[in-house]
Amino acid sequence: MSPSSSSSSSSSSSSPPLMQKRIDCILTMEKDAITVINQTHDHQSFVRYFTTAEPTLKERLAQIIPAKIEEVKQLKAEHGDKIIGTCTVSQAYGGMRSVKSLITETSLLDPEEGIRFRGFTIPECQDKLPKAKGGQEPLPEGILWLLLTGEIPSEAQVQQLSKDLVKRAGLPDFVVSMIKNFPKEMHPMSQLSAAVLALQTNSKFAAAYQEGVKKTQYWESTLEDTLDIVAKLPEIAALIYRTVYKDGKVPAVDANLDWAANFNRMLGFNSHEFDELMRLYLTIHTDHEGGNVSAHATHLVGSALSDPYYSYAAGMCGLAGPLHGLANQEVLSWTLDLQQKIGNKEITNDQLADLVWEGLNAGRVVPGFGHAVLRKTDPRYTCQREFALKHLPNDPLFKLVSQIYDVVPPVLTKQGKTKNPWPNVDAHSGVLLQYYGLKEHNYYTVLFGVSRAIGVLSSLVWDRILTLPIERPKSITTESLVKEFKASK
Ligand SMILES: CC(=O)SCCNC(=O)CCNC(=O)[C@H](O)C(C)(C)COP(=O)(O)OP(=O)(O)OC[C@H]1O[C@@H](n2cnc3c(N)ncnc32)[C@H](O)[C@@H]1OP(=O)(O)O
Ligand SMILES: O=C([O-])CC(=O)C(=O)O
Repeated sequence: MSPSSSSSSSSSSSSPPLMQKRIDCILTMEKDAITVINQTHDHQSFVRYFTTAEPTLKERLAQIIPAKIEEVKQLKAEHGDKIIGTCTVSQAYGGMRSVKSLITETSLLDPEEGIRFRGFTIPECQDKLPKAKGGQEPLPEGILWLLLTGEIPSEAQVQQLSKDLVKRAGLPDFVVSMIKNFPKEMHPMSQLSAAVLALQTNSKFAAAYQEGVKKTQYWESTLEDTLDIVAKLPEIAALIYRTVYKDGKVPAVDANLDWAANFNRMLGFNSHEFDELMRLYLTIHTDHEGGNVSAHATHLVGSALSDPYYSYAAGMCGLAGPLHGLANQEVLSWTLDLQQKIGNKEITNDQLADLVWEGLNAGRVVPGFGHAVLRKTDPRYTCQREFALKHLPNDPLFKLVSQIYDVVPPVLTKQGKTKNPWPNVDAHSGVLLQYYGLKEHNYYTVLFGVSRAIGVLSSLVWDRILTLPIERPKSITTESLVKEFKASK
């Protein structure tokens, strides 16, 4: 709590209880101030703390961290030897599905209910997170704050964070010319990862590490890198888009716009309705607990104390796979292909099912369906469907996507292989982007990647706060397993 809000007691009486209250309040403020100085090593923060109503993101984190570190210390001391998961031979060969072995603070996935960001479902986030003026969808800056602190931010905190991101925007010339000189046929995801790696020269964590900063302070420069990367990503992503598909020009960041609206202007779109979609899109794609490929890759590379630029670029290489983030590109190609086969006529569900079977019988997966954890329709699919029902109910491609939703789950169930026949997030994003004129599907995973930065890097900040060690699970050979089981017969 800030001092201005904590010291608002009446001045009329000076009875002992009130006096005691004031003394307690001053003592609390003093304690908070010492925490702020100890954690941020920044006397500016101390001055700001006593002169403004809202702590910055870094200051709020500094206040939260000591209790969380204490909680983890106590948990390890009291329950360090308890078993939270096992791993069978099948799980070791089967992609470690459902083996509980990672700590990720930012979100938790339930197979039936879907994702909760720091305990909040998607509808709760849509309800509680601050919105743009006149808007109804959450601002992604809000979820960045939520994932980092575990707290729903106030409007003022989000505005302050938005302004901070604007200040951090801007790319070095060599990164701009590098992107402009990439061959046009280089996949946008390769361009994104390469551009982020080039920016690594800016890493504040790498510089601090070289200077010998203490382990307990690693999180500060990791947070700085996180905010820098999040601030610079819209321009990187927009420059890739404008160079590959348009005129190569990107306007400067506008200090009066939020992060998502700025991104849209840079991409070349100027529609308030599309801004709303972008805010929702960039919020819901941020995080999906720690075991998905992009989050796990970021965490793994970060565990070697590779800086956030290296770690996030590694995550993006994973997101670029067709079984993970690239599925959203695949979905749109597949849906447009179906639309072309169908032509202008109406098609029955049975006829559509026959077309789905054609792909399955040729050994292909139905993109956008199935999930490694989820066993119900992904709530990220549902909220995008609700957006479509509200804003584009009569769009022909949306109608086809809706018909696919009716047809594919029974087909996959009949095929009997997939554990989850329901759609995931990727089954719906492309149709919305098409509607607002962003038609280049090869580019779609870059949008996913811009959003995912918020989740995986917030998580990396917590890896450093908790001083998690290098990740190094034990691997075994088939030969060693065969020997082991022979011996135990
Ligand atoms: C943001 C995201 O990453 S969401 C996921 C995006 N990816 C996709 O949409 C691609 C299509 N879906 C899939 O390939 C899978 O469902 C995955 C990769 C998401 C999950 O994989 P798994 O956990 O291994 O799924 P599951 O245990 O259900 O797989 C069992 C079998 O069903 C198959 N299967 C799963 N989903 C599908 C699908 N959509 N279409 C056809 N077959 C499928 C698997 O290929 C596997 O077949 P196999 O035994 O011949 O190897
Ligand atoms: O959770 C997963 O494995 C994949 C996914 O949906 C995501 O990363 O968003």
